[in-house]
Amino acid sequence: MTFPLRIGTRRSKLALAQSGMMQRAIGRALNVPEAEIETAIPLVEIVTTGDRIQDRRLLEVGGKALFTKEIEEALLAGRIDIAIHSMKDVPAEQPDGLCIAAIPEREDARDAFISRDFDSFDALPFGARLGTASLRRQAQALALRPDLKVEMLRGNIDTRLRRAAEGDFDAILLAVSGMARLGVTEHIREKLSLDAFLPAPGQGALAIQTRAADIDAPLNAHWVAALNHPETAIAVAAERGAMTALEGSCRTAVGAYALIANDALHLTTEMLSPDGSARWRRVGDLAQPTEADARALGQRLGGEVHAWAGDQEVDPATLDG
Ligand SMILES: NCc1[nH]cc(CCC(=O)O)c1CC(=O)O
Repeated sequence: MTFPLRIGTRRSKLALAQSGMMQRAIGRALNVPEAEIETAIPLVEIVTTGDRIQDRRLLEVGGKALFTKEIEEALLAGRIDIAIHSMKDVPAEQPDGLCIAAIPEREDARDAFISRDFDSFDALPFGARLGTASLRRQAQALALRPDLKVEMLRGNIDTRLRRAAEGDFDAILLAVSGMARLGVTEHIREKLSLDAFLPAPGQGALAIQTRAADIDAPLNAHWVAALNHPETAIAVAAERGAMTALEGSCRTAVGAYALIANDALHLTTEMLSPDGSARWRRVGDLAQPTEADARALGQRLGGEVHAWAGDQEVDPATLDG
């Protein structure tokens, strides 16, 4: 592979921010002068099916893959060379011919509490209205506060922030990482604990996807080595191992978070009933893990949670708060 290295990106502000960050990082790794970045590593905008659908029927028509399908087709057809995704939105399996070449260092993995009127989650009054489209956030919030009224909130981050500012909800929850990449962290009232709001698998991490056949080309090997963050890649492997075993989807409330401290991997994974009244959680550790070890630990713990919790998938028709 040679220049130009074309980066395919969705058109949302978040996708453009993430792709722009990675465009600059790849440019630095390859010593591309600032003035030449736009021609050497251009951004190519691609509209995905997921971007066109803004209502809850999204859940019924195909979930996560809707945001990646057209981009993956462009990679396979050779119209682009690189794609940047939120790891959280990447399905468990890569299509034939594609791979995740690098996983850069993770941003803050926590969820953020956003509210016009209240300082913290604990300060919400009885029966307060909480906006979220995430079954995981719904279940985790209800586990702490069964009195809350959870209501569907879709749309991009700006839309959600505007609706919170207008008082359509007493509070909303968003990933800290997405807000940080958009430069809107001033709206965060509280960063929620990793324990109470165990994040979605891969939350806060990015995935850099390429054609598998091109990964060892010298130009690629260079930026891949510079951008891949092994600790993040190992933690994400554990979380996604758990996700696979839990058959996690947007119809199940599933969380997984791993970190490496003192050369050991610590993984927590859980499933909740949609109303938060039941919670099945497992934790595990592994010294000096490889990515394969981490994935295996995730699969084992996720499998235990799955066997214990049973099938918690909800009918999307009922997923309305
Ligand atoms: N499901 C939507 C989505 N996909 C990725 C992010 C940003 C967070 C991330 O990079 O993990 C968000 C928004 C959110 O959850 O608030």
